[in-house]
Amino acid sequence: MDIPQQVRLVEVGPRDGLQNEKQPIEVADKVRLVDDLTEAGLGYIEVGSFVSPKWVPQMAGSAEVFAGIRQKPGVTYAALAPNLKGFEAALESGVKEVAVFAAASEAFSQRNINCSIAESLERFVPVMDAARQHGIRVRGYVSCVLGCPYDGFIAPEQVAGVARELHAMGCYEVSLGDTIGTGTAGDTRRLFEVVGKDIPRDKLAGHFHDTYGQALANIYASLLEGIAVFDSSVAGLGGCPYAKGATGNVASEDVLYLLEGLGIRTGIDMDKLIDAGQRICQVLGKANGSRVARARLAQR
Ligand SMILES: CC(C)(COP(=O)([O-])OP(=O)([O-])OC[C@H]1O[C@@H](n2cnc3c(N)ncnc32)[C@H](O)[C@@H]1OP(=O)([O-])[O-])[C@@H](O)C(=O)NCCC(=O)NCCSC(=O)C[C@@](C)(O)CC(=O)[O-]
Repeated sequence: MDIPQQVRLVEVGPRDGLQNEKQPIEVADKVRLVDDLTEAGLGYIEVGSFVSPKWVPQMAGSAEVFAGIRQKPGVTYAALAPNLKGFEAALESGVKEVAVFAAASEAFSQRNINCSIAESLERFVPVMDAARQHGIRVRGYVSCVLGCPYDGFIAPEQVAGVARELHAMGCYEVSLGDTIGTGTAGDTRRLFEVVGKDIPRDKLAGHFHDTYGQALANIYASLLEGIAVFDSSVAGLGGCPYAKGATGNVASEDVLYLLEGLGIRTGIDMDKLIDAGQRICQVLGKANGSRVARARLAQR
């Protein structure tokens, strides 16, 4: 299979990247991050989450963030919504696209959203109905597709079952998440071979955490399987509150460098992306998790 020449990046830094930060982050800093990412040319930015503030306190200000950002026409600004309550809050904030999130592992589903996989899928049905009514597009996530922090090995067929349900209920795209970053390129190819039997590959996305340093290899393996949408996080921000030791998502700058090396154009400005990542790292007092950003910053 030829490598896709059109690749879309879904920037999850403001949501997946920040959700696990323990220190308070000012709404103004979150707004600035989203605006900087818009300025860098990202076409899709996951801005926040309408989840329970008791479960993920850092996302509590998502409505304020939506109210503060400058939305550029043609750019998608999305949010997570785990249930109808979250969907309604997103709608009130003017959100035009939401994402529901399930898991391929029962234990992770319980820890993350306090219900079984089957219950979570039932919970999404009214969200999908309401979304249809309001003309809101819904993306689906499946977590733990290449391993679970509690259940260990997850069979690709199990992932395929959950992904199929999300696709059948109307998710226009299903993002497969290697939440704990243990997957290898071989695992990734097998995963997409299996899931790709049920769902067209242009309806699938890859979401790789870089805990074991395999994310870029897994993205390349996904490209070889015809996958053309990848979630990434500026400066490699992130971690998952329910997956101990999980590091950030693959860094957007590093994915962009990989794609540019393959001759794939995305319209994203590398320098502006690096600036956006470096600025939020300074706010957080953290080292930049992008190898490309570190190298380029050292050369400046
Ligand atoms: C799903 C629930 C809400 C169930 O949580 P629950 O406690 O079972 O919910 P409940 O329906 O029993 O309600 C309990 C309380 O929460 C409130 N509540 C209920 N829903 C909402 C809502 N939407 N927004 C705000 N508040 C809400 C509700 O109103 C009530 O308030 P009280 O009466 O006690 O004051 C909870 O478990 C939750 O919010 N979980 C979110 C976990 C999360 O955000 N995890 C991170 C995102 S997933 C991820 O990072 C993985 C991904 C996507 O990146 C891919 C990958 O890498 O794998």
